[in-house]
Amino acid sequence: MSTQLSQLSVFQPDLPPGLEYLPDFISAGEADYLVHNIDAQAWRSDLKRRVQHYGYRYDYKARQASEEDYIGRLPPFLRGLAERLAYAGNFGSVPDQVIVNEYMPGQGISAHVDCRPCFGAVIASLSLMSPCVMRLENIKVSQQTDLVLEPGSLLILSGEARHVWTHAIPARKSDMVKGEKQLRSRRLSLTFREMRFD
Ligand SMILES: O=C(O)CCC(=O)C(=O)O
Ligand SMILES: [Fe+2]
Repeated sequence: MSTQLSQLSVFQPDLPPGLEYLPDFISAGEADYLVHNIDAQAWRSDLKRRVQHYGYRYDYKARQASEEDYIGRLPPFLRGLAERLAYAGNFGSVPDQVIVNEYMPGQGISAHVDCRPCFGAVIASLSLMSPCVMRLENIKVSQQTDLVLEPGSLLILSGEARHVWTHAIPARKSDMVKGEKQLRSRRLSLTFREMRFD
């Protein structure tokens, strides 16, 4: 992919600086291929949260990374996408860690900033299957905003959006989107990051 990602991003004035939202980053065919491969790796899933780790094992509440958490190269179905993200100019190198989160209706992820010492300057999450609302909140001043994450979209967090804002997915069964109630269904997200061990 040669297009600069920033040329494709949607402008929404209340979004944090450093956030880019790219709808339709992948095609429906690519999305099906990813879901199929993720489902084939169900044995990896942590039974309670249904999280899959690739590259390095990592818990989103941990505060440091260890090289001992290495669990092998990214599998081919993720490597191509990781390379595409790197070549599109958003990462310093090819991301070497991916977490797949599964959310059934009613499930979410609490507000957090991805571990600063563990990961590099850029975080990218691809959304699959169900749309949902992400809540972003500034930790320095009282400011928050909601962003609808549509299937096939890519969210890139860097700068302030990465470091000064938390992100969360409220645990609920539906979202209000443009004044309309939208029921959630199963959602998968793939979060790409570069590990840091300093
Ligand atoms: O599911 C998402 O879109 C976000 C996941 C996330 O924030 C994380 O794994 O750190
Ligand atoms: Fe996160």
